[in-house]
Amino acid sequence: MPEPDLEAAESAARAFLDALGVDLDRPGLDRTPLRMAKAYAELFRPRPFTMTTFPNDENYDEMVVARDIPFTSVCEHHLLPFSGHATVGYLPGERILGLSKLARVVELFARRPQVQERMTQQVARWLDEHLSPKGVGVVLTAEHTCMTIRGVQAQGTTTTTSALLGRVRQDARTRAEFLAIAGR
Ligand SMILES: Nc1nc2c(ncn2[C@@H]2O[C@H](COP(=O)(O)OP(=O)(O)OP(=O)(O)O)[C@@H](O)[C@H]2O)c(=O)[nH]1
Ligand SMILES: [Zn+2]
Repeated sequence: MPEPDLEAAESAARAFLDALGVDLDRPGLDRTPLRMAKAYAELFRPRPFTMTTFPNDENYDEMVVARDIPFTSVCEHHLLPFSGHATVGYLPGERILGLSKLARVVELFARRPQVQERMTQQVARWLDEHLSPKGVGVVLTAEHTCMTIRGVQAQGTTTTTSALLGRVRQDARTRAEFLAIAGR
């Protein structure tokens, strides 16, 4: 991923706010275009991480589930934040994953202009490709500020999406177990 050009982003933010009639000469706002550039750069940049796996020596064959991983993403239509919680689980095959990596993968796909459905599938597919587990389950629940603070202003609405792969999708018992843990 290329380094963000903060100088160009700052002058674009300045022009954008100016076009909207925001008085940038007012004390307190003089550094706002740069802050805005940095804030979006942060929202579009996941922290790098290493993918750490361990052999599944104990042949652990039940689901591993991390619940309520908080995340903030940005809707690709309005560039307004949507945030909520992810529950991510997998049924191990030959390897198990360092637990923190489940939260890191959520961040990897949150920090970009997104739609919630795609993000849900990307997290599930990434785990499937990098870990070759017997199954994967991902449930996201989020509040989209583009539909709560503007537009339809449906305050308090949350949206839930899910992606189930392998045995978590096909095997009724595993699927029910995962969805029960995910609170659905
Ligand atoms: N499916 C999906 N839609 C999203 C997501 N985030 C935002 N949206 C929707 O994207 C749509 C964009 O619709 P448009 O009609 O082009 O935009 P708009 O005129 O600002 O629409 P309103 O929000 O209804 O005022 C809206 O319905 C948003 O609620 C998401 O993660 N998934
Ligand atoms: Zn939106």
